[in-house]
Amino acid sequence: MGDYRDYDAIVIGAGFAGVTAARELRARGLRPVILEARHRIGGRTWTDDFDGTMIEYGGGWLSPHQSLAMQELERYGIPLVEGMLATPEWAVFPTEDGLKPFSADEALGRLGKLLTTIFEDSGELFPHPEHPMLRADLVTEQDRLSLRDHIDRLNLAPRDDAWISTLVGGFSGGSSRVGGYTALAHWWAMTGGHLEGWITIEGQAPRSGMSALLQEILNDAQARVHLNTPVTAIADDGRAVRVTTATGREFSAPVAVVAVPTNVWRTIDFAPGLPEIHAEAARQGVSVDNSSRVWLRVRGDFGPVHVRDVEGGLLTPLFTHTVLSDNEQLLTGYSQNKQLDTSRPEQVREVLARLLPQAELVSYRAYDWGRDPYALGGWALRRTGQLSRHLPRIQQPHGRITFANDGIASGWHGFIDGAIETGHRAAEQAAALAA
Ligand SMILES: Cc1cc2nc3c(=O)[nH]c(=O)nc-3n(C[C@H](O)[C@H](O)[C@H](O)COP(=O)(O)OP(=O)(O)OC[C@H]3O[C@@H](n4cnc5c(N)ncnc54)[C@H](O)[C@@H]3O)c2cc1C
Repeated sequence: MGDYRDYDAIVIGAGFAGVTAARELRARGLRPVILEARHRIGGRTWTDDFDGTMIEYGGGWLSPHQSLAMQELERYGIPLVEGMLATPEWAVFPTEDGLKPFSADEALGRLGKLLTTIFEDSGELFPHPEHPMLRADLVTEQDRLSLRDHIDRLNLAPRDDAWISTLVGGFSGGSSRVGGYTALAHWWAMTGGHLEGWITIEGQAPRSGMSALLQEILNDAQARVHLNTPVTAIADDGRAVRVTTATGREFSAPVAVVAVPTNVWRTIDFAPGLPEIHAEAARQGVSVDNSSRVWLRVRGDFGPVHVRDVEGGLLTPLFTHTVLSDNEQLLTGYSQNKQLDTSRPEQVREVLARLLPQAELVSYRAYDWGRDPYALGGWALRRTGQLSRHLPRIQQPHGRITFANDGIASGWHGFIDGAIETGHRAAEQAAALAA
């Protein structure tokens, strides 16, 4: 049995969902202990330093439309800094004849119009987006469509189709065939159903970085955190939950909050086994399978840029984060294509040369979430059919176990705000079970 009896709730996972759950358990009079697989807290958020510049390998932006995250910033007196992304002066976008330069106004303006067009029904589907199944009748029908299916029915001109596909394909794991149409339509509704809101998803961040915000929440949880403690099995005998770690150590408490990503549930041995819907989500995956975040310090005589390769490209989008000096920039990019191996500098150099031949690579940093066994993917993005099949059942406790992660959020599914939402819910459920 556990060595420490100074806890009465076990939280598994120290990302935003788990740490919020721990703080909220403490607020309800329970004493949480946190078991975290990695050597650090934060999960899919990770603030680091790259040659003196603060970078985020995972979740880095917060929007004023994300009310739970905003409450956290307010609570801890952390300002949200706007304009953290350099404004692009030009763009590189795919055409019938390969990648071509455009003015930023032309390319990004067109993309904005296309987004507005493809999501114009989202207000009807999600009149109160924090309750995504309110119009279950409409949502269930539209949930049969992938993003690709939805774009196909709009009969866009080939270039428009290519541009919007690369954008939504990027959010949906590299292919617009994976993500459900309702998933991005819901994001659109959460930002107020207009482009101005959507744009706020990127470019604003807590001044001190995401890890510092999480640390504030953790301080309030007053929880002991066991790092380097991967959980391998969770057994619930109806009276207590027994949690076993990779080294065979056991922790036992009246309740447990499982705050690891949905994609990771399949690596843990649950007894009794997960309910059907949870098992299905774990099998299918909810987070995008492959997701690397890349930071490139480059040299070259060009202004801030926004680059989009074709859908499924090796590094798309790629854009200027900071102009460091007259001829140096810090670019940041995302990849959902597992063919990109960021541990191979020559491949990174080749990809950059194709996208932006005028840029000379000085150095880079990257993190591949798809290859990380404790993430098994990037942000959550519901696949076709998952919203209507899984919500709200996937949010329910399983015996004395409750669940929290960004993939099961009602509101900001796939975002830090969503992780916080589920941390609140899981703590409330766990406290009720422990009473
Ligand atoms: C590249 C990238 C960019 C993103 N950009 C944004 C953004 O700009 N804004 C935004 O809001 N969101 C963004 N996100 C999404 C955001 O990072 C996530 O939604 C959020 O961090 C999820 O929090 P979580 O607590 O649900 O899961 P996680 O952060 O994954 O936390 C789960 C924790 O469980 C631990 N764990 C896993 N398995 C075990 C185990 N067996 N035993 C013990 N512990 C275990 C993990 O180590 C981890 O610490 C991004 C994500 C990625 C990958």
